[in-house]
Amino acid sequence: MDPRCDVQRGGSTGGSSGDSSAASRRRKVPPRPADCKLQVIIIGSRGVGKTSLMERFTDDTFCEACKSTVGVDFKIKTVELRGLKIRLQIWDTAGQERFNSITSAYYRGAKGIVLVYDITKQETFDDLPKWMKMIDKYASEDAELLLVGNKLDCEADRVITRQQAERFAARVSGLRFCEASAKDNFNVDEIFLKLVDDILSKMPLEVPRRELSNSILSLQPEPDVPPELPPPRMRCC
Ligand SMILES: Nc1nc2c(ncn2[C@@H]2O[C@H](COP(=O)(O)OP(=O)(O)OP(=O)(O)O)[C@@H](O)[C@H]2O)c(=O)[nH]1
Repeated sequence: MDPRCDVQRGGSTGGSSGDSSAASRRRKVPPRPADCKLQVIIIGSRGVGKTSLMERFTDDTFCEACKSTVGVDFKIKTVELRGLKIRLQIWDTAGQERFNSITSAYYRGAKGIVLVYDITKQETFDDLPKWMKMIDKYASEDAELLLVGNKLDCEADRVITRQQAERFAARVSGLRFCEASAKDNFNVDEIFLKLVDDILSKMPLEVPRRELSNSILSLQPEPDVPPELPPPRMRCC
């Protein structure tokens, strides 16, 4: 069994009474509310690894035999960038065409779109113009776009060269490109954080513009707090 399928969670409850009272004191500190909420959507053909990328980013897990997504699913992760605490909602869509009428409804609210293909499957790359049409039709014009060639760990089975994908991306205004591996956890945080950073850079925020590498303060799992948070302090979403 792949040990990476195990979810590692801290917080053992087996400590002494002194430890548990210290833990309960720690729990009473309310988490700082999010400044901003952002939605990002992941699209692409069936089996390219959309769910795997989302789960690697949000839970640091990888499943060798995931079930195909039905309709849409989502996960939330709080990240800190540019001095802001951002509640990132990631929508994972089904790649099967029969769900397009459901998934297309989620494009409009997305500030960022991750379009994924599988570097080992020609048809998933050939499908990209079809996904671009979906973006043109349903997404907001100012949504940030990122093309991701996933399964980089399968280099021996690669059929789409990096240059081919770069050429495709160069033809679409504003489409950035990178390769990643959900399995090996390569470039996964970078995908989402770069996208969020690009989104923030376009927003009229009164925060200093800093380089991405200097502005990642921390990555945190979503805290166990009720979803209703005080209104954001910044007018960013
Ligand atoms: N080798 C390798 N396999 C991967 C990677 N990412 C995903 N997979 C595998 O590819 C298969 C499909 O992954 P999913 O994440 O379910 O793909 P999806 O795009 O969400 O699929 P749909 O929900 O059907 O659209 C699974 O067997 C994953 O284990 C990767 O980076 N490398």
